[in-house]
Amino acid sequence: MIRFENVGLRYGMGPEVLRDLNFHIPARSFQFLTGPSGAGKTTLIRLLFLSLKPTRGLVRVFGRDLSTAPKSELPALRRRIGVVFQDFRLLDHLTTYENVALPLRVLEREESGYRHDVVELLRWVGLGERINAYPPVLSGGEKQRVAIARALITQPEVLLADEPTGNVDPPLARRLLRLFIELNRLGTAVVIATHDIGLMDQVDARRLVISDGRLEISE
Ligand SMILES: Nc1ncnc2c1ncn2[C@@H]1O[C@H](COP(=O)(O)OP(=O)(O)OP(=O)(O)O)[C@@H](O)[C@H]1O
Repeated sequence: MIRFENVGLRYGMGPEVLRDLNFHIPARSFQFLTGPSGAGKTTLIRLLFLSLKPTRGLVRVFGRDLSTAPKSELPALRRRIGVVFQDFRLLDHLTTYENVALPLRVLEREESGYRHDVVELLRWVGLGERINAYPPVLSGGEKQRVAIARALITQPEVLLADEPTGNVDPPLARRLLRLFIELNRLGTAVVIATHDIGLMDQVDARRLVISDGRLEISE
């Protein structure tokens, strides 16, 4: 579904942060992306979300070669990928419900067609009671789940999550992990960036390990 061949990335004139990346994210797969702090996990998530362009190599997304795809095609490709950023990026002046519904509003969908789905999804992530709350009054774990729900509302084929358990206590981390596993069981490919070994040990999943800018895969 997403394939990298000999991909390298540098910021500006800096050194190559990532080099010679060769891997594939298959449909319906589940993997962790790991490595020490500063190794390049967030950078790789941004490459996978098409918000960064590689400085060399080939990225193919849903069969399209990014280097030849016109810029106008990027939003449609990106819509097939859900992402949960480390800092959530919620809008403080919108309620939980409105934050999650935002991607659908952007697509100009009718609210009557999606209201039920948004409420159902909020219940699924355990926020049924927080539908009308605003982000500033939510806990870190609640914000995390709003961000997850917003990433999922458009039913993406791939979900990328950057340190999704970084701000939550171990029981909630386990609960979020169960949510990702359930999502994967329903057919979504999942990529979780984390350096939490305890979290990774709970699932028998492929690990993409970045170290010294290169990626090793342990099955
Ligand atoms: N916008 C940027 N401009 C220049 N250098 C950057 C930029 N973003 C990241 N870097 C550098 O790229 C390298 C990888 O950073 P990245 O944030 O991808 O690592 P990470 O593995 O996600 O780290 P952490 O686990 O601490 O979040 C670091 O050396 C960082 O300083």
